[in-house]
Amino acid sequence: MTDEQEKTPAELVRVGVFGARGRMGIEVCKAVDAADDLELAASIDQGDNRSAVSGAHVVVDFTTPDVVMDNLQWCIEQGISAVVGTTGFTEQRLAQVRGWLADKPEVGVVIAPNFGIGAVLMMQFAARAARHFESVEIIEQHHPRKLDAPSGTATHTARQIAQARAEAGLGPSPDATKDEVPGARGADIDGVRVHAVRATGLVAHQEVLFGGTGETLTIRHDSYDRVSFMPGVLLAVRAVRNRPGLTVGLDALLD
Ligand SMILES: NC(=O)c1ccc[n+]([C@@H]2O[C@H](COP(=O)([O-])OP(=O)(O)OC[C@H]3O[C@@H](n4cnc5c(N)ncnc54)[C@H](O)[C@@H]3O)[C@@H](O)[C@H]2O)c1
Ligand SMILES: O=C(O)C1=N[C@H](C(=O)O)CCC1
Repeated sequence: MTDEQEKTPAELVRVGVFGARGRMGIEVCKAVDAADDLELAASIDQGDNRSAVSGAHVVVDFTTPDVVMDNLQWCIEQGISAVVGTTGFTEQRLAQVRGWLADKPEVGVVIAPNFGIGAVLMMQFAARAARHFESVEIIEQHHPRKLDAPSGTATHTARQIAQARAEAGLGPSPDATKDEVPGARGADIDGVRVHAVRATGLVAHQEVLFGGTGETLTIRHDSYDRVSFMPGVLLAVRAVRNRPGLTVGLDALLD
């Protein structure tokens, strides 16, 4: 018997995809199909019966903020681990997910506002820089079919920056604006201004602009193609069953 014959074939991870006919879902189905260790168990979109994924080990959800919570509750109840890229996760929603998981301690859920490895690093670098600069603003740019603004990535980045500034004892960024056309100064996320641009030709881009005396620092990330999110999605798919409970962001998986 050769070495090859002696090896027990590793179990394929069966993956279900929610939002399978969407921009991200199509890429996820292709990426799962192309991976030797994964099997596309079911692809579900609006109107399909989601019980087709009952035999899956992991569900990947790229749907919309208004349906994702119902999908996630269903997966957890079925004992299926989930990788979620859909945006719209507030602290309240995350607490709700933790509550559902408390009854199913074997189930893992990874929720990440951005699966791009470069985007994760951009957020980490921005959080690291935050304590050193008086001023900070975020400019996110996306395709015009995006439903939410600001982006999940920008909201997550702003929260991390706000936390780092608070820990460093920094107050609000200086701003003398007295007379403002509504919206001109962007959205206020935990005290950080976020500007959302939508234009044809864009995919997903973000700049974090820091200002200090006599200098600025710009940290920028660009996703030019949705394939950029796939290494992060597959990383989470492979890891999620070994991470019971809720993991927010990809940081812990990259480390
Ligand atoms: N985390 C990340 O890295 C990342 C990257 C890109 C997009 N996103 C987010 O992912 C989400 C999807 O983005 P998109 O560009 O693919 O959007 P999209 O509109 O192209 O796709 C969403 C899909 O979900 C389907 N859908 C709606 N309700 C459903 C239901 N109940 N069950 C199953 N499918 C349902 C829609 O029919 C559609 O095909 C958005 O929230 C977006 O912000 C996250
Ligand atoms: O295309 C989208 O929609 C994206 N959404 C995420 C966000 O809101 O941050 C990630 C980038 C792409």
